[in-house]
Amino acid sequence: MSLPGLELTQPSEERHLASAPPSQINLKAGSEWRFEVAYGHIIKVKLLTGTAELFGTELAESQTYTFSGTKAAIYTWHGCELEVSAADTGNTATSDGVNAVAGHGAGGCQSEYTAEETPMTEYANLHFALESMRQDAQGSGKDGPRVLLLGPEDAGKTSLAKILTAYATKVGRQPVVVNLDSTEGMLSVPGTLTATAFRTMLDIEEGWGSSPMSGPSPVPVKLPLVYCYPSANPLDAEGSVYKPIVSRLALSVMGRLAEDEEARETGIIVDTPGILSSGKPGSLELINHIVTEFAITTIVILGSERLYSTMVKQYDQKPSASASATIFDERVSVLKLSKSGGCVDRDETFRKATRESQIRSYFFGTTISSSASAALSLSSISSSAVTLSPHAQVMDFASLSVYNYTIVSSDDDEEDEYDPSSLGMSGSFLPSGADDAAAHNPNSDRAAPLPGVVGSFSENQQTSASESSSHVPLKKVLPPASSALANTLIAVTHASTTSTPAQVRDASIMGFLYVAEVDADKGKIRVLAPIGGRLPPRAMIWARRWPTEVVGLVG
Ligand SMILES: Nc1ncnc2c1ncn2[C@@H]1O[C@H](COP(=O)(O)OP(=O)(O)OP(=O)(O)O)[C@@H](O)[C@H]1O
Repeated sequence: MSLPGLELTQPSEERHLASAPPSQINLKAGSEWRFEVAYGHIIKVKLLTGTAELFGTELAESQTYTFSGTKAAIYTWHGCELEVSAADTGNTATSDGVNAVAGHGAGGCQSEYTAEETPMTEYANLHFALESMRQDAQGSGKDGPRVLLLGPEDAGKTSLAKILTAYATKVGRQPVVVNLDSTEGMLSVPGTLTATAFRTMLDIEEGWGSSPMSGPSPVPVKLPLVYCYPSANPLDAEGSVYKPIVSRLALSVMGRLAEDEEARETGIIVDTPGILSSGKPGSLELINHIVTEFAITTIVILGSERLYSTMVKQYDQKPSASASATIFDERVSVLKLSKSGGCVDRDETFRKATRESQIRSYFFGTTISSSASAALSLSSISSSAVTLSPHAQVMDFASLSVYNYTIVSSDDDEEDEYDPSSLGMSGSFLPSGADDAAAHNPNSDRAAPLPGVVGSFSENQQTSASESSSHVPLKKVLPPASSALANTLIAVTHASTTSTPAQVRDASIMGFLYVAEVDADKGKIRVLAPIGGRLPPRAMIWARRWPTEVVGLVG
């Protein structure tokens, strides 16, 4: 029994929020509502009147959208009225037992405000400029624009990529979106580089949307092409692992464009990690590699004058790397766009929670924490939340063909398994029988042939070329099963178990396993897999370094 008056002096915030009436937010034309919701707390947003969009994707009227662990903005071109309230979860504890941080803003947002100054007109103008390039491409047979987004961390690159993608799909285009930021997965877990052809709208709640492995969804699913890069830093080992994977991805993307007329006319949007724009040694070389491989025509810089000036000097009005650049006099243009004042610096805790949520949703289907989703009637509250049941199975570690990158990360101090000889001058990790001299070839990680001529370039040719000339820091993980495998991800590649390290590196990813438990004595590991049945015999890459441990995925 509660003492009279006690609640008045010490109000429970949760009870206060649950009973708080929904807030109404009126947005004037050209303004946006920026909000931040912590992980573990859920808000509901409904568009009452007018039109509004979240990073370019339109909200449907009267539909309730739920957000958790989100920092975003809802923009309106013509004015609108929103209703915001807290979802009554009955329990605001996250799955790892931490109390949810419900803030004092509308619906329990940690922060929320209306902003009248936004760069949305600039972003829309960029979209229209790209559209006119696409129309040119349609008429003349040249390729559509290939856009590269550069800028420091939290400059709004991914948000701009979403806006440009959403606007392009809205007018019936089919952009191929490439994510080169391994710290954040796009339709995949972190530690991957992906390319996805977008034919349909993005998902308001999920960001990019969901891929088929995430189960049924009201928003059509997208099928990403995934490559494994299990490190947060593309500059690791001087980019010698990142570059060939980017080349492989570019080769696949250019192959797709060569076959798909609509994708070719629409072009590519490439999102990059902030570290490339940091001016660190080797970063300009990586940018150059990307510009060449994807035959970039438009470089967009957000939030860095210095990088803008460097890029203008290096690329502006220079011919693009496309094979048809001379025929069509195709030149690179370098643009500077304003960084949105709404961009939020995400601290490491938030980024870690985002990564964990991406991994959790890969296996369990919903980004809303399990305790919250259990308390919610998801079907009535969230339009796209789906619960999945991954399959657990015990495997004999000795029967698996698991590889591990031996590269040194500059962010990584504990290099217990680091073998300096693996980094350059020894052929110890070469595919067996590979020419020793090839390991010393300074050009071993040069870009693959320029895109544009890749249509006829077969996968086998590419693989054998890189095989004979590259030094691949991939080492087979031999039994006994290390306890370090617990709580990490293993990527199952499409490469056979007899593949060489270069083939394993260059192979696309079939799916991921999560190692729930290691029994070193019996040599067994218990894994979660998104699908049931026997795992096909394929080479695997152990994501030991990135996205590091995900403790508590399985209770
Ligand atoms: N106008 C805005 N209002 C509110 N939040 C925003 C706005 N634009 C971007 N954000 C948020 O700011 C954060 C950083 O933006 P974004 O992810 O687009 O940056 P980025 O440059 O891709 O960062 P990184 O390179 O570190 O991945 C994200 O959480 C994003 O949702």
